[in-house]
Amino acid sequence: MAETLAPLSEAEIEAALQEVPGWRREGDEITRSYGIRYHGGVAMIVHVADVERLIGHHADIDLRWDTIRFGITTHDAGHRLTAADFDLARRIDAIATVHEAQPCG
Ligand SMILES: C[C@H](O)[C@H](O)[C@H]1CNC2=NC(N)=NC(=O)C2=N1
Repeated sequence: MAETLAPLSEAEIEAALQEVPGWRREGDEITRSYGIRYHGGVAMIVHVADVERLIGHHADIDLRWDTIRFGITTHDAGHRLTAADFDLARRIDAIATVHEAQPCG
């Protein structure tokens, strides 16, 4: 786990972003929003939380009537981006597919 908590360099961040199309960098976090109805979003959050507990890495989650937004950074690395953030992003994308969450801007 230690290797995934080393802050990434700018070049590593740019390369990692290519691997998670749909995610945007906002400062030292990566974010993505999906269109999903509120109760569907609740079910998706339960699924995401199970995976987060498994991997020991957690996103900030903003649930609204018809959208859900995830923001990920690594607190233990001083709120910098690490490989753990991109790993969680990939897992959230897979979960979103299961819940038919629609990618949105
Ligand atoms: C002890 C526990 O595993 C650590 O505090 C984990 C929990 N979840 C985490 N989530 C995120 N996003 N960043 C962290 O540094 C982090 N650390």
